[in-house]
Amino acid sequence: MPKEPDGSARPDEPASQRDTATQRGAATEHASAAADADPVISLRGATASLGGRPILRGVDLAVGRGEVVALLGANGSGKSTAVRAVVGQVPLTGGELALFGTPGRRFRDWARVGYVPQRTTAASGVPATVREVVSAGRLARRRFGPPRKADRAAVRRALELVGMADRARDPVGALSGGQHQRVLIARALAGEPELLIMDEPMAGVDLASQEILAGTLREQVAAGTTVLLVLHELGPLEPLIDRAVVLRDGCVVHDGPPPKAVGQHALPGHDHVHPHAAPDAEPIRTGLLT
Ligand SMILES: Nc1ncnc2c1ncn2[C@@H]1O[C@H](COP(=O)(O)OP(=O)(O)OP(=O)(O)O)[C@@H](O)[C@H]1O
Repeated sequence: MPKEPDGSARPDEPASQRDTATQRGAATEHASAAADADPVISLRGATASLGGRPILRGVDLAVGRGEVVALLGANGSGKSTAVRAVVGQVPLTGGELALFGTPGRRFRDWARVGYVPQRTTAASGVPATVREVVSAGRLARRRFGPPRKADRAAVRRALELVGMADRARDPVGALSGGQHQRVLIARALAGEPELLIMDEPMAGVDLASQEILAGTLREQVAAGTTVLLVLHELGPLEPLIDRAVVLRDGCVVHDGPPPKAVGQHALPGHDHVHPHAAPDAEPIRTGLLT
């Protein structure tokens, strides 16, 4: 059925076809309203193992459209494994994953997802320029055709957002760790994702650059991007965080408001009152991030 770009039926169609088109338009609207109501990320009872050892032990994690959720927890609690499961890099041994309402095993729309992995030095051996690495983040949108004007503009804008436009021609091997991290973030932003998943984006990034990245993220959030961040402490991102999910030993021990002054709470041995405890109940001390 021919449609105008806005999805409405063309006026030269027979009335019966127009009716069908209108009905179909309404159905599409319903479908998209239903899709909007679905969490962008839904992990339910997720279990996963690495090297034969159970790492995720029944994780429930839902991130709604436009939400900014921080995934917190001590070293080894399973944060990276959880986000790698979300992006399909770690298979679930049990439970369910859905992205944008589609079961993980059927999800193919990866252009909607930007992922910044935990920092590695692997890319520094790659003989590519900063612009080439960032352009790679645009491939899914380009569908492997040649870059168009919009693609080049998105790459340029992503480089500007992380303050690396003046380094576009430099080899990535010549960058510092923090600069490299900013390039990886630009790579994810170049795809203009609806869902941005970042694993410790501030690790190894100096304070000035952290502020730049926080500003970048603020813009993304204002534009409606859904964000899941693995963090050790909220730092300059704190004002952006809607909700915190804390893992310990592969289980969720907190899902609610971000723990206050998490920087101090992150110190080993610091206890935290569980937010779901009834007001008159004996406080449950979880030691959230330890
Ligand atoms: N490829 C692997 N093979 C076996 N075990 C692994 C592998 N990758 C991670 N692990 C183990 O899984 C556990 C969870 O690791 P994960 O990286 O998810 O934790 P994390 O919470 O992200 O930690 P950190 O804060 O240190 O990044 C750790 O005990 C780790 O040793």
